[in-house]
Amino acid sequence: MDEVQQSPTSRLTRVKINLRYAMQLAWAASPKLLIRYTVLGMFNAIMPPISVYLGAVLVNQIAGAKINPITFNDVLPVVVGLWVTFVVQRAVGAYTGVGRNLYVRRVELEAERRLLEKAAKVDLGHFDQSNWHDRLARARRDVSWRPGDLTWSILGLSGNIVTIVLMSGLLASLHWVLVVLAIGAAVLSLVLESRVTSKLYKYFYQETPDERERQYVGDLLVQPKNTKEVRAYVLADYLLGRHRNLSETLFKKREQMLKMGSRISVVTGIITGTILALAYVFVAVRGIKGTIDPGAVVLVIGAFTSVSGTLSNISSTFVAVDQHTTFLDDYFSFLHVETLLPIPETPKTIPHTSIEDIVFENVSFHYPGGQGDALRHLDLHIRKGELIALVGENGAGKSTLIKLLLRFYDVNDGSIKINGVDIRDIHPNVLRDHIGVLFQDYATYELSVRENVAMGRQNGTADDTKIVRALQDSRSEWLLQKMPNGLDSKVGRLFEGGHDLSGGEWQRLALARIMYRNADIWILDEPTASLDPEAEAAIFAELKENLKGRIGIVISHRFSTVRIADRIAVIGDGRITEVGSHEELIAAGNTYARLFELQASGYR
Ligand SMILES: Nc1ncnc2c1ncn2[C@@H]1O[C@H](COP(=O)(O)OP(=O)(O)OP(=O)(O)O)[C@@H](O)[C@H]1O
Repeated sequence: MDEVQQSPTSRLTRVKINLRYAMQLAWAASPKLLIRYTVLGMFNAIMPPISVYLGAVLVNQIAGAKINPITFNDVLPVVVGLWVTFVVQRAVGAYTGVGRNLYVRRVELEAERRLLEKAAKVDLGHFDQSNWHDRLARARRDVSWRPGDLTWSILGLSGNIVTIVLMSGLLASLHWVLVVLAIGAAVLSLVLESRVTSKLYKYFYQETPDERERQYVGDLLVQPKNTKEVRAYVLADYLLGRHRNLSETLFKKREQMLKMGSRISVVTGIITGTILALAYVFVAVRGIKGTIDPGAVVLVIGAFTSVSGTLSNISSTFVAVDQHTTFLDDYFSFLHVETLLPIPETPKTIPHTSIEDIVFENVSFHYPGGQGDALRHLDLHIRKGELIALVGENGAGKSTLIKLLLRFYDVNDGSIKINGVDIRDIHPNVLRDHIGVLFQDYATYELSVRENVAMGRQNGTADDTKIVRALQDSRSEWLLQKMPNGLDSKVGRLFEGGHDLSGGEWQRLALARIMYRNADIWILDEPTASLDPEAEAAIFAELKENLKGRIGIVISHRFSTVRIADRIAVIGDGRITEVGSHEELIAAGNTYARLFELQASGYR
C-alpha cells in the first residue's frame, strides 16, 4: 500500500522506467509490426487536417462563385481531393484497426511468455518471501491485458500528436490567438483529467488486496481440491456470503470513484467547451468585420472539433500510460528479479554414470525468512551404489537436505561435494540433470500416461519402449491394462476423456517418471505415503535392485521398509545423530532402535 503514498517524482520515475520496459516489450514482440502501425497511424493522422483544409478551400470557392462565376471543373480537383482523403482515411483506418488488434495480442502473448518463463525458472528461495505470492498474483493478473492496452494507447499517440501539430499550423495561418486557445484547452483538459487519473490509480491500488481476497474466496468455492471439504463442513453459504459482502463493498467503492470521475469529466467538458466557444466568438467578430473569409470559419470549426476530439484521445492515453505503467510495476520488477544462486563463471561438470560419492561437510542452513537453522553442522557421506534412507521426526531437516543437494538453495556454511566437486561450482541445471527426484508433493500432470512418464526427461521425442519399461519398473504397467487407450489415455478429470486416478495410482505414475529419467542419483522424498506398506516395501526393494551403481536416497517414516536400505541416517534437530545399517543401529540401541521397536510393536 505504501506505493500510494509515493511522491510525484518517484511516481514519474516509475512511469518512465516502466514505459521504457513496455516499449522494449512491444519492440521484442515484433519490431516490424510496431514500425508499421506507428507509421500508418501517423500517415492517417495527416488526413483530417487535409480534409479540413480542402473543405475550407471548397467553401471559399463556392462563396466566391457569387461574385466570379465558376464551373464544376474549377471545384473538381478539390472535390476529388476530399474524396481521396476520405477513402484513404477509412481504408487505412480499417486495415490498421485489425492489424493493430493482432499486434497487440502478440505483445500480450510475449508478455505472458516472459512471465511464465521467469516464474518457472526463478530460484525457489524467492517463494519463501512473504509478499512473493501477492506480487506474482498481481503480475499474472495484469499481464493478461495491460501490456497490450498500453501498446495500443501509445500506438495511437503518435498519430494524435501529428493531427494536433498540423491543425495548430492551420489555425496559426489564421491567427496566433486561435493556437493559444487550442493549446490552453489542451493543457486545462490534461490537468483536470490527470486528477481523475491519480484518484483512479489510488483507488485501484487500494482495491487490489480486497479484490484478491474476493477472488480467493471465489476460488475456494470452485477449486476441485476444496469441493469435498466445502460440502462436508457445509461451508458453501458461509463462503458465498463472504464473497457477496466483499463484492458489494468493492462495487460501492467503484461506483463512488467512477461517479467522481464523471463529475470531473463534466467540469472539464464545460471548461474546454467554453474555451473552444471563445474561438468561435473570435472568428464571428472577425467575420462580421469582414476581415475573415467563410472558408476560414469552416477551417476553425473543423480544426477545433478535431483538436478537441484528439485532445480527449491524448488525455485518455495519458491516463492509460499512467495507470498501466504503475500497475505493471509488479510485472516488470518480477521479470527483473535477480537470481539467488550465483552461477559459476566457468562451471565444472561431473561425468555421467560414475557418481563416486556425495559428501555433506559441516552443512548449516536456514531458510530465507525462516526461524532458526533447519540444518546445523551436518556431516554425511553417501557412497557409490548404495541405497541410503533418511529417517527422523517431522521438521528434522530431511527434505531440506534434498533441496540443498538439488541446489534449490545454497548452504550458509560448509559444503556439499559430488565426486569432490563443490556443487556451487556446477551449473544448477547440469547438477539436476544427474538427479531424479520424487517429492512428497509430486506433480500430477493431467495429460496422457505417456506424457506423465516422459516428463521425466523431456528431450524431444518420447520413447515408448522406455516408457513401458519405466512403468514396469515402478510396478505400474497394470495401469495400461486398466486404461482404454494405452499410453494415450488421459489421466485426471480436468479434460474431456480423462480418467481419474487414486492417490496411490498417481504415485506409481510419478515413480515411473523417475525410472524413465534414468539419472545417476535417485531420490524418493516420502512419495510412497499413499501406498500400502507391502507396495512401498516392494518399490524400495525394486529400487535397490535397479540401482546398478547409482546412488539412491529415500525418505520414509515406515521403518518396516527403511530397513531395506544399505544404510540408514537418523536426522534429529538438523544434524545426523546416527548412521549405519539396520542391524548396526538396532544393536546400538539408540533412537533408531527405539523408534523401530515402537512401530514394530504396533503391528504385533
Ligand atoms: N520454505 C521454508 N521456509 C522456512 N522454513 C522452512 C521451509 N521449509 C521447511 N522449513 C523448516 O525447516 C525445518 C526442516 O524442514 P524439513 O521440511 O526439511 O523437515 P522434514 O524432516 O523433511 O520433515 P517432514 O518429515 O515433516 O517432511 C522445519 O523446521 C521447517 O519448518
